[in-house]
Amino acid sequence: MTTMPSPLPSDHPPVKFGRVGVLLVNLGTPEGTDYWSMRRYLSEFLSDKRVIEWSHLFWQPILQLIVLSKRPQKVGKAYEEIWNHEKNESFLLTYTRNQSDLLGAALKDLPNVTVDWAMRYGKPSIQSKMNELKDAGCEKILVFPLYPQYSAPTTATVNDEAFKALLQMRWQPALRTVPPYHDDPAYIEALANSIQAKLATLDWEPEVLLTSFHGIPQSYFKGGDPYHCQCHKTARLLREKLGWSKEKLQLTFQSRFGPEEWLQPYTDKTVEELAKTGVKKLAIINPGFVSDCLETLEEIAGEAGEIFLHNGGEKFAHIPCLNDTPAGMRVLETVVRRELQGWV
Ligand SMILES: C=CC1=C(C)c2cc3[nH]c(cc4nc(cc5[nH]c(cc1n2)c(C)c5CCC(=O)O)C(CCC(=O)O)=C4C)c(C)c3C=C
Ligand SMILES: [Fe+2]
Ligand SMILES: [Fe+2]
Repeated sequence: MTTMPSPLPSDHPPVKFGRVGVLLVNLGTPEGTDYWSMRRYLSEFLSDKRVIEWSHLFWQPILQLIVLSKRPQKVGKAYEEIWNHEKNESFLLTYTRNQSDLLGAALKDLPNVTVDWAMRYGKPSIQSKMNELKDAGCEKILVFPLYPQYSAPTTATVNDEAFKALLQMRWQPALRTVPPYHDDPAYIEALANSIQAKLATLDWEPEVLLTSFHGIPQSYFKGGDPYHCQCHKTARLLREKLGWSKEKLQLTFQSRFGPEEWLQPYTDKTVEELAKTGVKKLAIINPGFVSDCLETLEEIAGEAGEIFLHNGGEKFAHIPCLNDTPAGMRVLETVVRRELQGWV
């Protein structure tokens, strides 16, 4: 960082300036798989009005008294199965930290840039990292919500929180947010290559590949959230890149929560139907997740695979997320270099 040329007047507060921060932000993580860690995490997550849009007056009693009495145990057990026991943390945290370290190393030619990471729910918080970057002399901060497709419950809530952090600051940094990159050629190419690489390790070819995206309630889509369209565009571009038919590469939505209707077709129902109608070989990829997490490892690699095999399917493969692989890092680096233009 640069410091003010000395001598500063003796009564002048110390000043650090001249740096640019890049803050990668993913969804969040519980600190452990026990009841109270899970409860704290789910309570923060599900109290976010960008996630559950019902009025607090109606929702909080249901959340605190009903949902959070049982769900923490159930979800804690699921987390336990996919926990990174070596580091005693979730894989989402492991991958996000690695992505930050690797991106920092990849941007070594930009010595004024500092890369760091935060979580929207749990720790480290966006506010704490925004303060750290500012204290380290970052006058400009690029916030990167780690979601290729924009949605209000993910991208917007990260951006809200980053701008909220500025409320506390006398000398605010300039803030930029990374736009969705659902149709970026580098992203589509990395996905296509990851599919081809995984298929090359199998001694069978899938009849169908599902691109399974996290769902959102239909009402959010009808209210103007562009997420549905961006998922469809990613799937179309991937299909075109691979030269596959609409029957071979299909799009579904997973991880329904609550009583509302969510975006369709649902992944679990589609997997069951495919197996029952005679599809024997199935693969699933999760293009909307930058890193593997509960929703990909447990719900898809675990549960969806079981549904397929129990209903007559014979071969199942889950294609991992891009995570901290060189191909995944190339995507993040491409997006960050583009969005830093004019600042470095
Ligand atoms: C109404 C509730 C939810 C909406 C809307 C929602 C949107 C949404 N979520 C992701 C990405 C992730 N979600 C994850 C877990 C998760 N999601 C919800 C609810 C909603 N998500 C819950 C309750 C949970 C926790 C698990 C559970 O209780 O079932 C995760 C995994 C986090 C991890 O630590 O592994 C991710 C990632 C997207 C992309 C999205 C909208 C597009
Ligand atoms: Fe979710
Ligand atoms: Fe659409």
